[in-house]
Amino acid sequence: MVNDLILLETFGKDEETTFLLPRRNDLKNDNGRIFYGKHRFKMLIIFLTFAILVSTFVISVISFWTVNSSDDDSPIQSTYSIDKFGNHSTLLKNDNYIKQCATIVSCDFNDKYRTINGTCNNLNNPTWGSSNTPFIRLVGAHYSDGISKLRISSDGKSLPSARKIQVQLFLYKQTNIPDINNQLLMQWGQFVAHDVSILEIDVNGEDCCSYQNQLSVSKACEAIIKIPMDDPVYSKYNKTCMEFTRAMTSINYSCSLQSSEPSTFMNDATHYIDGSQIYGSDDHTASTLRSYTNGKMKSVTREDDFQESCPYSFVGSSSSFNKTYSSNSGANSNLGMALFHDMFLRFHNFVALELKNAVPLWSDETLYQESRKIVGAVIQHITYTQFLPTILGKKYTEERVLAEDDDYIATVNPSTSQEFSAGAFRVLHSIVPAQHRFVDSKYITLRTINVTDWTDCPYLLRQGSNFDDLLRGLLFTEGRLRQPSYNPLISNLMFHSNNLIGVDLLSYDIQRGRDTGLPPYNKIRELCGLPVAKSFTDLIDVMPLDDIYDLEKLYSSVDDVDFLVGALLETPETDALVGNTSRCIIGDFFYRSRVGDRFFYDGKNLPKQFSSDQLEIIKSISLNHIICATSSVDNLQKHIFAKVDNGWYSSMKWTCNEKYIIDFKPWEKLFINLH
Ligand code: HEM
Ligand SMILES: [Ca+2]
Repeated sequence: MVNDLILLETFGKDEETTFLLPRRNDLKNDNGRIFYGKHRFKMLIIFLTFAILVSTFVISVISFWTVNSSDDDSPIQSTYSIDKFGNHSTLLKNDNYIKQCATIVSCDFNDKYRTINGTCNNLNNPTWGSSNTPFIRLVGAHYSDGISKLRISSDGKSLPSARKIQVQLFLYKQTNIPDINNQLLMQWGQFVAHDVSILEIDVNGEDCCSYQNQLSVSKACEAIIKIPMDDPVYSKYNKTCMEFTRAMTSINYSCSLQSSEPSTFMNDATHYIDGSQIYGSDDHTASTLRSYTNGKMKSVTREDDFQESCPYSFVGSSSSFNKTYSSNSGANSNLGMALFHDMFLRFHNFVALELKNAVPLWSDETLYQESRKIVGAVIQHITYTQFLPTILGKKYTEERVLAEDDDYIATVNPSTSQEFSAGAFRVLHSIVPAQHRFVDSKYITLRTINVTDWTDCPYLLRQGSNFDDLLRGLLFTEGRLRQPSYNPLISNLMFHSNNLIGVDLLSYDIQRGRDTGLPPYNKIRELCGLPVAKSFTDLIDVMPLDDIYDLEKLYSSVDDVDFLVGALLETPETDALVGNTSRCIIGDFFYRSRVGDRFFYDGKNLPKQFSSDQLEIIKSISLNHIICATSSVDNLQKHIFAKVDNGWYSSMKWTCNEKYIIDFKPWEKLFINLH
């Protein structure tokens, strides 16, 4: 069925080049079925393949040599109007929640380590950024009743259905031009997303679609997504309703704010980038994940190669991670994510062992905390120096997000914003590829899997050499080019079971924006310093005319356009993967997350996290080092998120022993400073 839904073209025998795309005409043919078009236009394909290979060669050579150079002179857009201290007038800090419902915490001012739940990072506002506190809003909530009912059009009617928007604006806009980045880039993005944002959904087992024609429905079921009758995919299944449940609000967390206040949504994760997706965001979870021996995390070790993985339990014929393992941080969400959780579990335990060797008398507690501190620091370092420059552009990241003069600023609220979590960062769902490859050490593709076939089912990772093979697949397969649309599988088959039709992630994302009361696109333009669009044609400053026409057909006013919809249609900024408004919201979050974090790894103020020689080591650690420490993958390109071609350039890569060994000597000096 999956392959009925998508057109899958494999170009020649080139293992590197698998494309997935729906064709508008194919999708719309007589009986609506889609078919393989493998042998059509054979000569044209051979010619195109040749042209792509030649241009990939040229682009890869150029990017290999230029990607690490710093002479980037793309102009910075002067549109970032959020006060760089995060203090712009509209920033809503959810003070009412803090006053009425936040737990009272007492802090040990001398504590060297972050708390597990993120409290006591900011000593004046000890609950800022801690788990189970609200997302902050950069712009006030937008609901039709001012409290929780979904936003409506300016003409008083309902907004267009999220699925209708998907079909008319995005589904057919797939392009299969290979990206210069690899699939690992996407996976790092999701890993960081789960560190800083976990919005709990009100899943109560109700079949919301069965109530769709009833007058009163439960609150959780208020926002089901209407599917148009002529939907190119769902109509074949006679589906006119997509299940969707609303996110939990502070009320679900026993905090009823004033009845006149708009819904407040809670973040289950610590808002800081601190590895909470690995360690948990509350003391109970954290303690169930620890082995309490030599600072290590609990793991299962395979008998044949002694490789570790996260604890998991078998359910029927498959398995999922033991429910106690990061169950709310999305570890099971897809196979790539499960791989990252195994990788970081191994990395933590690797660091703990190295520290134990460096300082043999350290206790389990000190080894755990010091290892956790190093792992968290490395995640921050990779995010700010390897990931963000690729997503936001090098110059923008350096000048806006990493502005040198700003160190820790206690008045900056580090909390994840609703606009980031339910909007801007989800723009990167567009780089999620439809398929992953398993690649062996000779770079031969052993297997290709659909990304939607392995949700909540990571057992495949635990078989044979699959961990290394999938990792090689992520490293050496081109990523999905950033484009307005999401891939056809996550657009139709998310959470499908038994090969049946699933849900549409793009519809979900649009609807989640409405559910959480995100401001419409025009408000974010204003926030980010773009002129407020008075008519649709004013959007020409950031998006193509064709898309503007399509928007006009869907929405009755330019003021109604959903934030995510506008953000996806924006042309990416120079050197960036995202457009103007999403770059501004993502940049704002990562700026605040750095200067608002008292424990940021290279903060110059107190408490200093590392001695200067330790910091030098931390700053030399890249994702390459982590891969080398945790897998059998050797030979890595310097720019870890770049797609390089293995056949031709293996000499341009370094082996783990040549380049990527971590030196723990600076920790040995601590021998005298025992706990
Ligand atoms: C295979 C890859 C991925 C899959 C299958 C996936 C799937 C999902 C799903 C199902 C949701 C919840 C939707 C809802 O009900 O509102 C979600 C949320 C989210 N995703 Fe992804 N995603 C992937 C990759 C990414 C990437 C690459 C990023 C960003 C770089 C990202 C950022 C987010 C964010 C910020 C949220 C909101 C999280 C929360 O607050 O709970 N995701 N994703
Ligand atoms: Ca966190």
